[in-house]
Amino acid sequence: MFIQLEAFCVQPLTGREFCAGRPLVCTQPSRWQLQAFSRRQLSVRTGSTLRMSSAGGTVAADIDYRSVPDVLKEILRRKQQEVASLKAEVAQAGAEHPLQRRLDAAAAGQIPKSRQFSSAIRKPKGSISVIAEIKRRSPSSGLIAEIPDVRQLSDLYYNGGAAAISVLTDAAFDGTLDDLQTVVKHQQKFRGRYPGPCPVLRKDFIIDEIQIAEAAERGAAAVLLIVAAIGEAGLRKLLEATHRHGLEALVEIHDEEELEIAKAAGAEIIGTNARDLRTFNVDLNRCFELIGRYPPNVIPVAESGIHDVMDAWRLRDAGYSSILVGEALIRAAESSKLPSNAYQSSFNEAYGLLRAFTSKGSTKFGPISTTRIFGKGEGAKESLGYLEM
Ligand SMILES: O=P(O)(O)OC[C@@H](O)[C@@H](O)c1c[nH]c2ccccc12
Repeated sequence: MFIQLEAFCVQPLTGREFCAGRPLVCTQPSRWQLQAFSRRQLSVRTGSTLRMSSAGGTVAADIDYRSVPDVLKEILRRKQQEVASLKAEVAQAGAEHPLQRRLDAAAAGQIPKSRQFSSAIRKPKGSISVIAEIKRRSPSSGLIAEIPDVRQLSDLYYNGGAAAISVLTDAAFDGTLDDLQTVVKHQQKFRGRYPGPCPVLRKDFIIDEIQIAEAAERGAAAVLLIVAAIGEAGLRKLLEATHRHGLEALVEIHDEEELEIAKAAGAEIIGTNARDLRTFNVDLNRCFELIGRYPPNVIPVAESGIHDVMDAWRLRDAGYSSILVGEALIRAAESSKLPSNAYQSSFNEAYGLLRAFTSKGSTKFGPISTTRIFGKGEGAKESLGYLEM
């Protein structure tokens, strides 16, 4: 049996950014994506109601939470195989392999530490920087955009005022290390300008030093270390390795316990991920709850589920120094089809969104004009795709 999923707008939506959320555009949601819809309280965010109907009747959102897969576990299993084959390849090539040379140089303490990433994203209270992400696909959203040329998007991010660029290099997100290297190289054209090239973050599931060597080899300035994936001992080890390789780490946490682990390990940049990587549910409130527990010397970053300018300003007012945004920017960039070189242009909605995120607006008065407005009428209906039962 197929169930059709629809979202009904019960209030007019005022701007495209307010309906850029995944539920309105996702096709063929799986069972656990549905769970994400209901948890994220679509109705609160957009004034829409999630309804499921089949053959005219309404079906209750009856979701079996036990069938929700642990997405992170699945990814980590694959990651272990990838790392094992990379290590075998390096071992076979011996001391001449570029990664082996890098590992040796790091072990000998020959690599100076760069502060590029932290200097770019650190902001005084009252301002916020954006780490703009290049993300083609995600396990929860499916395909977001093909992004045939990451160079154009990285130009757009630089021109829009992004402080840094995050590049997903994992296969589940259709990302590669070549993407990362291309962005690093292409950003070099901004050398000598103010600000200089955006430093690049390798966004992946790092479980071994060799992946840090790989990131450094391709020109990354920072790597993501996920506490939920590597635990306390793993974090200490990999944080040290990151510094040995001259890089910085964005340490990702999701709850109080993980924050304590990050603090104890001496993390300098800590990101609260509003998305639970085990289930992919997004709850931005996590960021507001945890900011009070950050130590004063750490750079606080809010990650995931940031869709509009009000999210950004509220996070800024709560004390975040930086926000990491992927899907909302990609969708905005892709939706601007005109003019033909829209990626270069300030007509691009992603450009407007980026500028608005970092502008000095106030949550009290709200945005006056951020990007071009695409109004949606009251009672508009969007299809969410079909679910096979
Ligand atoms: O696309 P969003 O909702 O703006 O989220 C971006 C980023 O936070 C997300 O891609 C992310 C955060 N932590 C991760 C760890 C692995 C893969 C992806 C992620």
